[in-house]
Amino acid sequence: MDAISNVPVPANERVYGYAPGSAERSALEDRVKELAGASIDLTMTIGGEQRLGGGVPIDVVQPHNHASVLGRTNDATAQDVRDAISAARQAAPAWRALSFDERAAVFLKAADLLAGPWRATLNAATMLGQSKSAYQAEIDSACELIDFLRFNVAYARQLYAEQPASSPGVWNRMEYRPLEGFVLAITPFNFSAIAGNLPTSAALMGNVVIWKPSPTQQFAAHFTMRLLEAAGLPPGVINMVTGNGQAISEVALAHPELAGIHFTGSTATFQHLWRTVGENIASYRGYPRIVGETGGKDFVVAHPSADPGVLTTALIRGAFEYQGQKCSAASRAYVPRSVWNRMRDDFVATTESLTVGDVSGDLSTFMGAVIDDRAFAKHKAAIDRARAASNIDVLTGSYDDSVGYFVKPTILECADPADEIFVKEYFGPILGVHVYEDRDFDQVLDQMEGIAPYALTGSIIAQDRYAIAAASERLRFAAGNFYVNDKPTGAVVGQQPFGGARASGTNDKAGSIFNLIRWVNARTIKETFVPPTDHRYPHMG
Ligand SMILES: NC(=O)c1ccc[n+]([C@@H]2O[C@H](COP(=O)([O-])OP(=O)(O)OC[C@H]3O[C@@H](n4cnc5c(N)ncnc54)[C@H](O)[C@@H]3O)[C@@H](O)[C@H]2O)c1
Ligand SMILES: N[C@@H](CCC=O)C(=O)O
Repeated sequence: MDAISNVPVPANERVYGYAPGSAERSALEDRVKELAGASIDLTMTIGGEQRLGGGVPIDVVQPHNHASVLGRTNDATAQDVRDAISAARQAAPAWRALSFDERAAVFLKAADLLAGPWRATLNAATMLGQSKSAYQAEIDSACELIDFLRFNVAYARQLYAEQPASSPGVWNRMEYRPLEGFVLAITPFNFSAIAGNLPTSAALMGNVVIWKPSPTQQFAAHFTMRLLEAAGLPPGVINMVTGNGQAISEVALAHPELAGIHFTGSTATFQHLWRTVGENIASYRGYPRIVGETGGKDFVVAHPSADPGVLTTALIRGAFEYQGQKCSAASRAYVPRSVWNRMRDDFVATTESLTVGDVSGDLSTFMGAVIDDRAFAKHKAAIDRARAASNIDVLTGSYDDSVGYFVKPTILECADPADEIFVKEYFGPILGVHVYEDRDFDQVLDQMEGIAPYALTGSIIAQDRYAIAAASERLRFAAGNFYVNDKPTGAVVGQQPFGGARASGTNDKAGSIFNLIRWVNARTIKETFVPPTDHRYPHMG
């Protein structure tokens, strides 16, 4: 088809409320019940065929009820990864030859299916497998993934329309080719939307993909793969391999056709991937594109002019929603003494009133469990260390893993702004608070700007415009997403392009044109209509 079509103009998906008695709530509750008892094989998908990986089995459980097994997956072996690469290579010529409109239609259809008949399935799977509350699942596995799928199509069209100038007698064109080889998408446990976006954004641009989800997100990833198939994704375009990733590191990172890595996860894993690519650099056909969004130690700085109610809500939502397991979660707060004196008791009491429990069994629950035993052990150690430290006050917080991996929302007050609690990413519901004298606002900005290695998100809470301007300027490089009088979480596709710098990643802004440009390799074509036939220039006489 030769027409240049307009793509649908995207708008952010409506967030359903799941209020008691609503139709969406009862549909979700029904689906949760069905999936909780399903106990399914969480297979790989290679060349369109589902099969279990050949390595050791891994139980995928409900974090808030770890005795309850949702399904079994298996670690992929080196041979599994080789098979996936070979299926991707086989699918590549037909996929990249397909017009953009045909490719885009697959992902637009997936968005519509997810907005309709698949919504409850993906939300229920995310609640059960990742311990998200109904609202946290809805903004992730439904709305954000739908937005990624729709907005990326519009951004891709915008990218393709970017063309060079032409002079008289010449036509210059830019062709946005997919990368030569395969893209490796390695995705984290905490967002089903990110897990869906990393493989699909590269595939939309004509690439073939090997997708390795996190084992603790495998339940929702399994249904995401089925959704893409239902939308008509041809076999082999996205191949899912399961497990912990060791075989991926060994085989895919050493493959000459590794064309790109689309990663989200911890800084340590990303550095391992980048280092391995560096070690193999002479063996690739091209230079692999490396995109990685990683950890954070995200801040909330309050000025003496801050409204204590705004600050309290920003901290409770920013630090404790989804158990603090958002890369954007507020994990350090700097509060002037005058404001702290007015809010402290209410803040601690409200935190203690938050409900923590079985998010999928009782949809009114605010928080679930942390993802697994490793995360639980890390948070337990951080709380025990704080309890033992003479300069840290544990204002509230406790843990219990007898039924689920529960860590109660924890607030640690510490006079030393260089303590570990202001530097290290715990990735859990643990908030460090440093209370400063009101006159020291400038000093605090200078100290906290570089104390942690990350630069992902941060907020200033203030009513004084000079203070907002000062914080915005002084913290210019301390966050890739900066918020004024808001929590540092909850970026919306198309509205707050997301990503951070320093140790937080390459800041290629997921769900934006800046990200999509990493998955194409532009070819410039110059055509001269009436070419010269004499090599001499006027100055030669
Ligand atoms: N900046 C962002 O946009 C963003 C978004 C979400 C999460 N995160 C970060 O992700 C982290 C939490 O996610 P996580 O616990 O899933 O991270 P992780 O690094 O443990 O795992 C991420 C993925 O890498 C895989 N992996 C681990 N070791 C590997 C190896 N040697 N070879 C190949 N693959 C390997 C995992 O199985 C998983 O699929 C936090 O640090 C958080 O800040 C960042
Ligand atoms: N984009 C999400 C965070 C993703 C990382 O976990 C937010 O803005 O809260």
